Amino acid sequence: MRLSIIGSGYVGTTIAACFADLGHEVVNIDIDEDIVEIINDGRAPIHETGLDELVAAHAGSEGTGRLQATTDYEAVLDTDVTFLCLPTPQNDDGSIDLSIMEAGATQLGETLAEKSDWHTVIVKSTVVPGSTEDTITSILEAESEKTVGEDFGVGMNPEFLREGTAVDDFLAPDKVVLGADDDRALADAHDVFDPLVAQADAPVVETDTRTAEMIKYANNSFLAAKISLINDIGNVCKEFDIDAYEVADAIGLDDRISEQFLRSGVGWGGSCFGKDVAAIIAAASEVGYEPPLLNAAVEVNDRQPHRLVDLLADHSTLEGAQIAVLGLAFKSGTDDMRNSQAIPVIQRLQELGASVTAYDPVAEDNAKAYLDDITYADSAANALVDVDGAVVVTDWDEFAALDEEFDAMASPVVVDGRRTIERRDGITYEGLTW
Ligand SMILES: NC(=O)c1ccc[n+]([C@@H]2O[C@H](COP(=O)([O-])OP(=O)(O)OC[C@H]3O[C@@H](n4cnc5c(N)ncnc54)[C@H](O)[C@@H]3O)[C@@H](O)[C@H]2O)c1
Ligand SMILES: O=c1ccn([C@@H]2O[C@H](COP(=O)(O)OP(=O)(O)O[C@H]3O[C@H](CO)[C@@H](O)[C@H](O)[C@H]3O)[C@@H](O)[C@H]2O)c(=O)[nH]1
Repeated sequence: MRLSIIGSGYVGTTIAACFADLGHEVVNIDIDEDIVEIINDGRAPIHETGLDELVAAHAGSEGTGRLQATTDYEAVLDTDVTFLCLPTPQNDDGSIDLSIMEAGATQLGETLAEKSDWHTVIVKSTVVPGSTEDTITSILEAESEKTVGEDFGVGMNPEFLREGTAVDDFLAPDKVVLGADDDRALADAHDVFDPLVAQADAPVVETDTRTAEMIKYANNSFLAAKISLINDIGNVCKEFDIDAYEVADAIGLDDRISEQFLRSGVGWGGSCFGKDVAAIIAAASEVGYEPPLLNAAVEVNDRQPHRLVDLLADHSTLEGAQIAVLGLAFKSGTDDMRNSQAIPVIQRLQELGASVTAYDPVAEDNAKAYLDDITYADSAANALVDVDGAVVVTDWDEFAALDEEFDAMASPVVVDGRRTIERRDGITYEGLTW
């Protein structure tokens, strides 16, 4: 099929390259000329394992030609299906900010006015229930002067990929959710996903657009709440001097609980969990329901960075101290700093009078936009030299190999927020939940 994909960030570029690899003709549309140029040069505009190779295989002079990029929405006219992969950030009150989706839908609708045959639009972005029907479809109808269900179809297909493993996650999904309110849109969605579903042997969930939207929020809320629950339990374990990881290993053997997402510590960050949980809380409260468990999941998560710093303060005077922060990215395998727990950890350390030396293997450049007045080290070993304490915020493998590097610390106190460091003689070691 011929696909146009509007928005070429983490999701848009990943799915474009993967769909091209599955045999579709794909064009990425983005307002950012640099991104367009990079893709047309056969490179990936973001850091994702395996993505450079896939883009090179299908775009640029050496590629199959099945993947192209442009800033021109007119490219939609030569395609059958359009995916909207635009950002859905949060407003100050936590509610979803649909303005970028509205701008994209307006441009798309204006373009569709020129299309003479049927077209299907699929919302891939995470949007609160009702947005596809009430906001996106209304704009498309108004701008194109066409009628949904007669001239064009609309579907909703939430995405569950994780950053760092985006390509593998997209190509081997646990499920494919196809939401649509009319049969032709659903049939088009099936035609797009058939090669993936056949290759991955993935279950397909067919539903309406509002339910598809809610499935995405339920998925992320459940995972975020699961981490907060194990963090809450982990904090209890710490008070009882019990190892929360031993407890998690045991409860994870129960299939109803599962071993995944039971790593307790400094909490969740990233571009999705925070904004999505906030958006569904705000959407629920707008219709008269305050979800207590979701609010608690956020509260537990907000407390973990302070607990980490408090634990360090139990061993070291922070006023005037130099503290090493190992890891800045919101998780290992990415340079993404959005909502990283490193930000509140560092801000709290600074509030308490400490100076910070930070090290991250890939996130330093991005960190500079979020953090002020910190010194960056070029290795974990150098970050540890002469410091009065260290905290681990990101679970990078290379931190697990640290050993005699701790001997260079002025005062060898290490507080681990990710269960990454090996306990060893000669250091005072505290795990956040063990
Ligand atoms: N990042 C993830 O891991 C992930 C996973 C699942 C779902 N999602 C959801 O997918 C959506 C997109 O997220 P993302 O992380 O890919 O965003 P992103 O910020 O990485 O990329 C968005 C792209 O859209 C472009 N853009 C902005 N306005 C535009 C316009 N009017 N026309 C064309 N292009 C425009 C930007 O230049 C950017 O390249 C969000 O709703 C997000 O919640 C993200
Ligand atoms: O046991 C765990 C697992 C994760 N985390 C933290 O949780 C955050 C999110 O991790 P992860 O889910 O791996 O990364 P994301 O790329 O943010 O992916 C989530 O958000 C995406 C965007 O919506 C969804 O598509 C994915 O399904 C969902 O896992 C990170 O800070 C992790 O360190 C923990 O603290 N403990």
